[in-house]
Amino acid sequence: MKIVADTHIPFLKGVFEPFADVVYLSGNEIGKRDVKDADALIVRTRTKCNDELLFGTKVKLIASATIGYDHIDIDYCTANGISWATAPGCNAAAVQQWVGAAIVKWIKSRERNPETLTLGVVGVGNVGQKVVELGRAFGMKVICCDPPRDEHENLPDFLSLEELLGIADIITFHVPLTKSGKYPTYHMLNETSLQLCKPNALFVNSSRGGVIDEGALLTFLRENPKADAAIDVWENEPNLLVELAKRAIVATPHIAGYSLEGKVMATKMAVEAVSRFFKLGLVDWWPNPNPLNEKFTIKGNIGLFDLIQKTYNIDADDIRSNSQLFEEFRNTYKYRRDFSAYIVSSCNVNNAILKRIGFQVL
Ligand SMILES: NC(=O)c1ccc[n+]([C@@H]2O[C@H](COP(=O)([O-])OP(=O)(O)OC[C@H]3O[C@@H](n4cnc5c(N)ncnc54)[C@H](O)[C@@H]3O)[C@@H](O)[C@H]2O)c1
Ligand SMILES: O=C(O)[C@H](O)[C@H](O)COP(=O)(O)O
Repeated sequence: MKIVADTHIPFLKGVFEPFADVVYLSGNEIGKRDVKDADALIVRTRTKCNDELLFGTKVKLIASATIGYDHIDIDYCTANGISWATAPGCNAAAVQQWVGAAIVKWIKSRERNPETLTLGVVGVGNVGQKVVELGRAFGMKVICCDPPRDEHENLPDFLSLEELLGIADIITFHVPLTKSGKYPTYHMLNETSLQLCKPNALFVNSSRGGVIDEGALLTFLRENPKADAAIDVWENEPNLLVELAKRAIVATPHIAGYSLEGKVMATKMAVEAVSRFFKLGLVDWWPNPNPLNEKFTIKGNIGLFDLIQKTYNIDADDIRSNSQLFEEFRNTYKYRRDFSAYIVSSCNVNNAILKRIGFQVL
């Protein structure tokens, strides 16, 4: 058996060597010659799994250690009998932390009162639901838009995108990137839909670059000096729209999901998917030693904003001054710990609220 794996998936090396020949390559370097005789691929967002890569190979399974899967051509895989697996929810808490840190930075710099603000969450899946809890913890009014869920679950409080854009002070996107189907998300924030938005809104994108028309957003920001943007994902990664990055209040290189918890869970889910498929017996696998066993204590008289900033200094991930290092920054990232790694005591926030957004409470 042969497995080709992305060398930047942490904790993977050594796991499958007892069962297979394992070749590690940079995700964007994995090519047809490497995968021709491979049975399985273990990838991240950097490997485009399409006919160009897969045609004529013997690949039977693609396991992606990521939530998003717009890098996998699902139709091609289905038509050609290639199974695929992702890691749903693996780094949702990390994205929640990134969104929290971005919003706190904006509120402090624009001197806004959270209790007067409405948070609009577009896409209410694993990440969106955590962001809803965050908004409530901040004391904001939270409104939601998720037509696919609404259609199946009949959620009377959910709004259309147009309604949400007209009301929200903060608009945050947590949708997959889709170009077809009933509810495509490609450029869902565009020149037309931006006209519905408040001139002092904050636009937050940690989903996928193509969800927002970057040029249209830049024009809106130029025309509305009180509007802001916090952007982690870019349409042409690793290149970013430099003018948009410079105008944004937060510009990071697609690291919103990069917590140690998120990475361990992503690898765990990929390992178990490969093991299930090839019946290798790696059930409830964890890295050994498990780095998540280390926890941290935060004690003292601080409020929620300072608490979030203590767990994550989002300015340290700013890529504006050296955007050419986008991919290197990601590949050498020191994974941060998300809220679940922190045991909080005696701080000025209600324990139930802290628990709801993932902190441990003493
Ligand atoms: N920046 C990062 O590091 C990072 C990390 C994790 C995930 N992501 C991105 O975030 C996306 C969301 O992650 P998730 O775990 O919440 O996924 P999810 O599948 O759990 O939830 C996505 C939600 O979006 C909804 N949706 C689909 N089309 C929609 C539309 N047109 N309008 C409104 N809602 C729509 C779905 O119904 C679903 O509820 C992923 O697909 C991935 O692209 C980015
Ligand atoms: O979809 C996801 O899970 C995220 O976008 C993820 O954080 C991307 O990570 P990478 O492909 O760099 O591992």
